[in-house]
Amino acid sequence: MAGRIEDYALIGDMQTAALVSRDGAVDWLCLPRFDSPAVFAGLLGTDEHGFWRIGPADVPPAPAAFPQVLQHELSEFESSGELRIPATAHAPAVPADRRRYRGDSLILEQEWDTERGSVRVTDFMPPRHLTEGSGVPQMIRIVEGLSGRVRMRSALRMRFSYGRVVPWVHRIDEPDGSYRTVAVAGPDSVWLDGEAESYGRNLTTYSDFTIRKGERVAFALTWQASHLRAPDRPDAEAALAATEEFWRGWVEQCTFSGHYREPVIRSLITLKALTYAPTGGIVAAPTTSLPEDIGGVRNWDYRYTWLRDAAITLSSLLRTGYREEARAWREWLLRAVAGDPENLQIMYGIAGERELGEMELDWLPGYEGSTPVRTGNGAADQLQLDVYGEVVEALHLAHMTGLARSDHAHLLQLKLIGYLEKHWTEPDEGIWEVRGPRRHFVHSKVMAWVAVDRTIKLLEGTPTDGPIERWRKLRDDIHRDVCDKGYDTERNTFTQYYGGKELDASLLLIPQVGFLPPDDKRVIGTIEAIQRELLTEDGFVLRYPTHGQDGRNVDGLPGDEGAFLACSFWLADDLAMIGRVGEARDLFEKLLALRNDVGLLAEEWDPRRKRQVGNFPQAFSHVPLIDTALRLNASGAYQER
Ligand SMILES: OC[C@H]1O[C@H](O[C@H]2O[C@H](CO)[C@@H](O)[C@H](O)[C@H]2O)[C@H](O)[C@@H](O)[C@@H]1O
Repeated sequence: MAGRIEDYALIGDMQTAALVSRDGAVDWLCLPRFDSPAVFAGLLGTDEHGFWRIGPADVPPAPAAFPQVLQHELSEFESSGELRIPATAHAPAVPADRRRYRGDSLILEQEWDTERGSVRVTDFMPPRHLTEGSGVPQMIRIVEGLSGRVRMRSALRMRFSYGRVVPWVHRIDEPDGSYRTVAVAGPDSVWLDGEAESYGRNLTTYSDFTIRKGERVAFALTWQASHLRAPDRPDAEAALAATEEFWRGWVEQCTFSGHYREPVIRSLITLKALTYAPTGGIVAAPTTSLPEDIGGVRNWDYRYTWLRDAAITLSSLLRTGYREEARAWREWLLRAVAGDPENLQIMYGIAGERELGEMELDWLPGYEGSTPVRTGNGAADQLQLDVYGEVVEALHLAHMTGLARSDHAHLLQLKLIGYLEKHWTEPDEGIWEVRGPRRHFVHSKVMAWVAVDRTIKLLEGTPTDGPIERWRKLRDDIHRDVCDKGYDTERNTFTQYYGGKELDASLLLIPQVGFLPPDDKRVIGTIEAIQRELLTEDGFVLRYPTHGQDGRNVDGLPGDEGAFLACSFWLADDLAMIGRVGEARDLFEKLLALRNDVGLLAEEWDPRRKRQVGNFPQAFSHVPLIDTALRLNASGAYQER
């Protein structure tokens, strides 16, 4: 059974990623890519849908307040004499006493103290260019005795195709007397190499062993296309050293130094982990269907590259000194968007695929009963005019921060404006990808203005042909249209869409993108209106009221959702911009406190249940965390401290 979303830590190799629970269970892993079917889908179901837990078998006595599920498993243990591991327990789900990433890396260390001693499990996925042979995905788990003698159990249940397919698991004896365990089904094979004996029972592969102080026992899981020869056995210790070195070298390139270094670096590492190294595409999150509303239907697949999310990710990476990722993403963009900008999609697969048809996996019961579990994403076919602004802004920033000029990128930018010129007056689905009717969303028009504005600046600064006078007029037309139709003079606030009364937290971006100056009374009025109407009781920000004034949900979906973390960071930004720096800092620090113990954020925060909700970890939350930290550092927020 999956834990809370914040119980998970991320490991990954920049082609896929896994979520490891605090109890030592890997409950989510898609192989070989982020968007491949999961081999461990316990996160969205039960242990029956696949997991790999390594943890102590010598469990401590259950404290009175132990969660029920753990009580159940513990009760199956004999309490006197030599412990015997019961056939029915896959592995006791005991939360680690401590966990952390090893320094500035994506190598996870979890530690347990038991009555017989202490043990550490180190989990990581070596970046593929470091793996031996053909660069196949590997997950390595090293068990290390810290004190005493601790009995351990590894329980591995592979279920291919998101928990639906039980693979054929068999043992292959090697000439040197050792053996490997391989699971095969259809196109996939997954190889287990362990330094402890393993055996199969109940369609699960177990290893029971005792670890003494100073000993290390490694396990490795390697994926290989099933028609290819067996992958090489990994050298776990060499892979650990190389992985640590990789992350150290990557973090060293960061140019940021200042307050909040730790959350900024952890966010940058997380964004890097969400980058698909072979193509430069960036996933919005490595998961699907972690609910925005626990028990509800707001469950989406985020394992794709949204132009919006990727563009803002790039902006954060560029601002902190990471040029290579920006260059790679620009190349990805040019390939993905190649052809007619009339056919631009708002999102693509990580290699630029266009077909992202939405499906429901009806055999999965969903995270805490949140169904349907979806793969694919129907938003791919939507019209979202803001995307043009975000993409052009990222290209502009790349240009301004000295990324080598790309004629192809300039040409694309001009073509995108040519498209916008014809279509900016149309209603769209907007930044929130509503599934209700299209509307004239104010944020979409503001971002159309951004696209035109940045392109005019490009034309002013570089000798490139383009109808600059016509586009200056276009820029003025859009600005006037928004101010006339998207601003409610009576309430002194911009509104969610033309003619509407609702507010929308995306309006907080108006001063940040330079549409109006921060001291404009309409900007201040909008910030104050959002504070009045869109704050949760604990002071975080909703995207918009899900229940519109006409009683219908503007997003076309049943149910509710939590506070949207990106919007809450945007409010902190705006407060800093209008001089309310102390309030900005307080809100930012409250947001930092929502991160889990290893620094990760999901998409949303449920103020009622006091827990993270939505896909995890989410680029769209970590990007504004970085941006707000940078802004607060630049705003002089620390001079008075
Ligand atoms: O709210 C309904 C929509 O929710 C998802 O979209 C959200 O995630 C995207 C990726 O981070 C983000 O770009 C967008 O702004 C968010 O609203 C989902 O992907 C959509 O299919 C769904 O309609």
